[in-house]
Amino acid sequence: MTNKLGCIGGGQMGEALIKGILQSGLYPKEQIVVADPDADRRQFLEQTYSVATSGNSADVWLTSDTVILAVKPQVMGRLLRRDKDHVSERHLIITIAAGLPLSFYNDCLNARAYRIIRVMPNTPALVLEGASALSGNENVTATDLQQAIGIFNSVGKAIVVAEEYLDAVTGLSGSGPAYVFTFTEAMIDAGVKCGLPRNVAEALTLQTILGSVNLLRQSGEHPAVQRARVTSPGGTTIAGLHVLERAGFSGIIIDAVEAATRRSLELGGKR
Ligand SMILES: NC(=O)C1=CN([C@@H]2O[C@H](COP(=O)(O)OP(=O)(O)OC[C@H]3O[C@@H](n4cnc5c(N)ncnc54)[C@H](O)[C@@H]3O)[C@@H](O)[C@H]2O)C=CC1
Ligand SMILES: O=C(O)[C@@H]1CCC=N1
Repeated sequence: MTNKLGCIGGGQMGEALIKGILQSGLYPKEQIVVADPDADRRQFLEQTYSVATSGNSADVWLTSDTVILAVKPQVMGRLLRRDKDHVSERHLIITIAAGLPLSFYNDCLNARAYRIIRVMPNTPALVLEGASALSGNENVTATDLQQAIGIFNSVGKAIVVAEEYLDAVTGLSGSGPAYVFTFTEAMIDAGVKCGLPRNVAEALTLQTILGSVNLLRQSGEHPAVQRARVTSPGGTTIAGLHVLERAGFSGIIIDAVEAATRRSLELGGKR
C-alpha cells in the first residue's frame, strides 16, 4: 500500500498539475513520481520540481495507488495495452485525455472492475486557477471521487458532471485558455496599433481582463448587464461593439467552442 501520486506523461498538462499540486501542498515532492520516455523532459522535471521520474511507466503503476494518465489520446491505447499487467484493482486511475470515453479504458485493460475517473482540467492549474470537470465510472466510490475532487480543487475549481458533458467541457474550458490568450494578444496589439507603448498596452489589457472577470464574479450579474454599464449612449464602446458584432464575434466564439467539442468527440471515435 502506498499513498504516492503517479503521473504518466510529464508534458504541458502533466507539469501544470504537478506544479499546482506541489504549490498547494496536497502532496509533498517525495510522494510524486512521473513517467515520461523523453529524457530531457525527465531531467527538467527532476531539476525544477525535485520529483522522482522514470522512463518506464511500469514504475508508476508499481509505486502509486493513484495514477494520473496525462499522455495524448492518440498514444493512450498503446500505453494501456502495454501496461495492463501492471494495473490492478488497487489503482485509482485518473485520466485527463481529451475525448476518450471511460469505456475506452476498461476495453484496453480487458477489465470491468477498475476505478477510473475522467477529468478535463486546464493549464491555469499552473497558478492554482484551473477549471476542471470530472466524471467517474460505475466502480468509483464516493471516497475516490472525493480524492479526485481534492486533487483538482487543489489546483483550482473542480466540479462533477455527467460523462456526456465532458466533450463540451473540453471545447469550452479545456481549450478555453487558448481562446483567452488569443483575445489577449489581439487586445495588446490593438493598443499598440492605436499608439500605446507595448508595455502599457500589456499592463492595461491584463488588468482589464482580470478586473472584468472579478466584477462579474463579485456582482453575480449577467455579462449583458455589465456590458450595458460600459456602453454610454453615442459613446466609444458602442462604436467598438458595433464592429465586433458586425464581424460575428459572438458567433465565431460559439463556432470555435463547437469545433473543439466536435474534435473531442472525434478523438473518442464518436464522430
Ligand atoms: N495541454 C492542455 O491544455 C490540456 C491537455 N489535456 C490532455 O492532457 C494530455 C497531455 O496533453 P499535453 O500535456 O498537452 O501533451 P504533451 O505532448 O505536452 O505531453 C505528453 C507527454 O507524454 C509523454 N509520453 C508519450 N508517450 C508516453 C508513454 N508511453 N509513457 C509516458 N509518457 C509518455 C510525452 O513525452 C510528453 O511529454 C492529453 O491527453 C490532452 O488531451 C487536457 C486538458 C488540457
Ligand atoms: O488541444 C487539446 O487537445 C488539449 C485538450 C484540451 C486542451 N488541450
